[in-house]
Amino acid sequence: MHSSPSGPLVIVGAINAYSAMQAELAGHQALYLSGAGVANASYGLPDLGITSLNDVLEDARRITAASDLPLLVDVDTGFGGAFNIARTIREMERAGVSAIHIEDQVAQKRCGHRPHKAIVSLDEMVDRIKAAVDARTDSNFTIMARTDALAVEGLNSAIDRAQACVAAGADMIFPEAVTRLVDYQAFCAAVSVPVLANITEFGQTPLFTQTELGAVGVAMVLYPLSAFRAMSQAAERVYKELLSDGHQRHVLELMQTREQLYHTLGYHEYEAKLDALFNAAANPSTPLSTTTSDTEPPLVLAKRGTQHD
Ligand SMILES: C[C@](O)(C(=O)O)[C@H](CC(=O)O)C(=O)O
Ligand SMILES: [Mg+2]
Repeated sequence: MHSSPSGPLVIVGAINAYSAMQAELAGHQALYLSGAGVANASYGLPDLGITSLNDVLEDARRITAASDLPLLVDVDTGFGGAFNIARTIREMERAGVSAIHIEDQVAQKRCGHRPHKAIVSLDEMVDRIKAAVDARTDSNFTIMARTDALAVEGLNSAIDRAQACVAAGADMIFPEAVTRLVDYQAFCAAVSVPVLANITEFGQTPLFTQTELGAVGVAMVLYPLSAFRAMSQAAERVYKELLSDGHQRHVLELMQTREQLYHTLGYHEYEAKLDALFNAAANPSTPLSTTTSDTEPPLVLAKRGTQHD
């Protein structure tokens, strides 16, 4: 993942495969799988370190199968000790993920924008980074260190941690819950690697613009749950109004049309392919045809166990 010369790289959360396709179609260049998003949307759970590696992997695989854009995945605290972290890295590589971020909260983690966070020692965080870097087999796979220390121990401690993580091999730094542009500037000046700003809504960080963040040296701006929050709000209105109004006429403007859906999915291309297959099968001169009469279904599309002899 690289920042563009025109400003910070924008990384957008994709809650599922379809959202990833929508983001790609809108012109985005990098995707994010949010740990909170996996917990909330896929499991109906809060972002408190309840989900497992496999839960996150399953969603990651669905997204990498649907879009070729680089995917940054939130692996929380790495899902265990050094060997678990190594396994996390290898599995993420295998799933076609481009980058992960791993944080210095205790395993019993919280959302980065909530009070009462606790962090592990600097040494333990450095060990997490070393384990991740050591496990990497693809040199292009990016390991981003996230520190939650700012809210817990203050700026100096957070910068110390960022520098220690870079020394241990982290490729990028994610300072969490930053409240001032000057603090982003301090992080960017203190480390030689790209710094990410997490501009999540309704949290501790003001909604700084990409221009403001770029001006203080931020290389990447993350919107982890923006689309998910909008989808959720729209869904809530639809669910309520179907009961209160007895119809959906007033919420149609919140909905994507069938045509927009099909455009995003490439539905018509799939259908054309299917038509071509059937047409080819109906024509005995084509190699696809294995049927004995025009009325029988082609063998290639027949259900298992229903094939004709
Ligand atoms: C980035 C984050 O880790 C996530 O899981 O998406 C969350 C986002 C949020 O809760 O708004 C975090 O900042 O902790
Ligand atoms: Mg998270």
